[in-house]
Amino acid sequence: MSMGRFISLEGGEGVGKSTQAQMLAETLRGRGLDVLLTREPGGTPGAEAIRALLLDTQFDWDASAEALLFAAARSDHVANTIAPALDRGEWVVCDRFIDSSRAYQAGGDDLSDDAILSLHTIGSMALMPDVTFLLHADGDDIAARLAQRDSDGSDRIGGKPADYHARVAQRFRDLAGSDPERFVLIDANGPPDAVHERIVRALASMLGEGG
Ligand SMILES: Nc1ncnc2c1ncn2[C@@H]1O[C@H](COP(=O)(O)OP(=O)(O)O)[C@@H](O)[C@H]1O
Ligand SMILES: Cc1cn([C@H]2C[C@H](O)[C@@H](COP(=O)(O)OP(=O)(O)O)O2)c(=O)[nH]c1=O
Repeated sequence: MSMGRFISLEGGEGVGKSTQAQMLAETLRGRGLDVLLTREPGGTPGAEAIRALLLDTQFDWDASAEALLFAAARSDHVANTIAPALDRGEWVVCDRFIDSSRAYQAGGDDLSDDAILSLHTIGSMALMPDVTFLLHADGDDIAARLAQRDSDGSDRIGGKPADYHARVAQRFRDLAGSDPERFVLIDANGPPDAVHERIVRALASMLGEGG
């Protein structure tokens, strides 16, 4: 039985993370692996409840309260869902993880990366993914996808101004550049199948299974 791996998918809103996380989980299951597909913020009843608080436009969390809430949600998710699955030898595919906090709460707002990582140490034993796919796609395509998906309005964070999201995108790129052992940049343009193919190929080479 092979050892479990922890894979996260990251990137801005609408780039296709959820779609690709599902496709990846399905492919891995097709290879006979036990796979846990999960997401952040969320993945446990408690963390899903915190998610609702975080995304509700009636609240105006400041940057530090927001970072603490994400860290609290992640703590519950790691303790009760992710770590037990990894202990059982399962593969975990997670739609967003710690790098979202580093990109949004530190990059978009101005908390330090060290502060975010300290919260992660306190909350989640500083658990890091084995592989992180950072999806990126052309802005115009994404705007069209989001307009369709979020026709009833965007959530509290998705609705932040364009300059905030530009800082988030830049921080994601910087994080990926600073840790090429863990991150793989994935071109998320084109149909879902083509993107999936890129991810599967990259995973094989990250895990040393050849091209
Ligand atoms: N490769 C793709 N091409 C076109 N539309 C896509 C593609 N991947 C996802 N979508 C659609 O775009 C929207 C956002 O995708 P989603 O997977 O929810 O992104 P994310 O999880 O990154 O926000 C959804 O409506 C989804 O069906
Ligand atoms: C996990 C996480 C998400 N977020 C934000 C990103 C999204 O705007 C929002 C909800 O995540 P998500 O539902 O994944 O958004 P989308 O499908 O639109 O990409 O929470 C953070 O700001 N910090 C975090 O640590």
